[in-house]
Amino acid sequence: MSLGKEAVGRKAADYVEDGMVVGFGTGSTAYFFIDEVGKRIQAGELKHIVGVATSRQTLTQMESLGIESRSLDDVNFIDLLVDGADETTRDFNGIKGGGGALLHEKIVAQNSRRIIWIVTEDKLVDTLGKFPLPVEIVQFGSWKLFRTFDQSGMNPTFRKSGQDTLFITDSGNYIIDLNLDVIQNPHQLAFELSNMVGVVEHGLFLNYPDVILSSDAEGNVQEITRSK
Ligand SMILES: O=C(CO)[C@H](O)[C@H](O)COP(=O)(O)O
Repeated sequence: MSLGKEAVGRKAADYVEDGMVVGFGTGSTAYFFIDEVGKRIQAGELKHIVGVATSRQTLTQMESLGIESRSLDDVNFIDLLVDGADETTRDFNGIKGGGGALLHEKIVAQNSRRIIWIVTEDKLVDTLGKFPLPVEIVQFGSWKLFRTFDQSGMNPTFRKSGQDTLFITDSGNYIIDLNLDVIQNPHQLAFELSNMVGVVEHGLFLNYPDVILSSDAEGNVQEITRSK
C-alpha cells in the first residue's frame, strides 16, 4: 500500500463541503478519497453530500459506505470532482484510464465546475507518454484499428483482464494501450485520435484539473493551483 496515495486521497476530502454534488473518481488513489468522505459522513462531519460515480467499482465502494449516489443525468452539475491520474504535467495536462474508466471519467469531468487530481509525485512529468495511453474503442473492427495503430508506429497492445480475456469497459468497449514513450504534441494526437472512426475516447485529458494535489512518499501533500 502506498502512503502517498492514502495521504493525498484523504487530504482531498478537506475540499468537500456540505451540500455539494461530488464526482468520485476511480482507482487506488481515489479509493482513499471515497473512504475518507464516507468516514466523515458516518462521523457526522459531512451531513449532506450527493455523489456521482465514474465507474461501477467506485459506485460499489460509495454504496458500501452509505454515500448517497445519483446518476450524472439526475444532477444539474457537479460542484467538485476528485479523481486520480496516471501522469500529469504541472501545466494541467494528463493521461488517465489506467483503471479503464476514462470514458465515464471524462464525461463526468466535462460536467464538473472544479476538478482536483490526486497523484503521487512520481506521476508529475515534464512530457507525457511514458505511461501507455489508453484508447477506448468499439468492439466491432477492433483488429483493424489495432493494425492502423501498429502501422503508425504507436506500439498498440490490447488491454487484458486475464490471460486470454480482453478487458471490457463499463460501456462495453475494448481498450488499446498505445506505448508511445514520448508524446511530443498531445493536442495534435488528441485531435487525430478523436477523429478516428471506432475510437470512443482517448486518455489524454488536456487542460482539465483546476488543482493538482501531489504527495511525496512520506505523505506530504503539495497543492499546485492554476494562476488566475
Ligand atoms: O484514470 C484512472 C482510472 O481510469 C485512474 O484515476 C488512474 O489510472 C490512476 O489510478 P491509481 O490511483 O490507481 O494510480
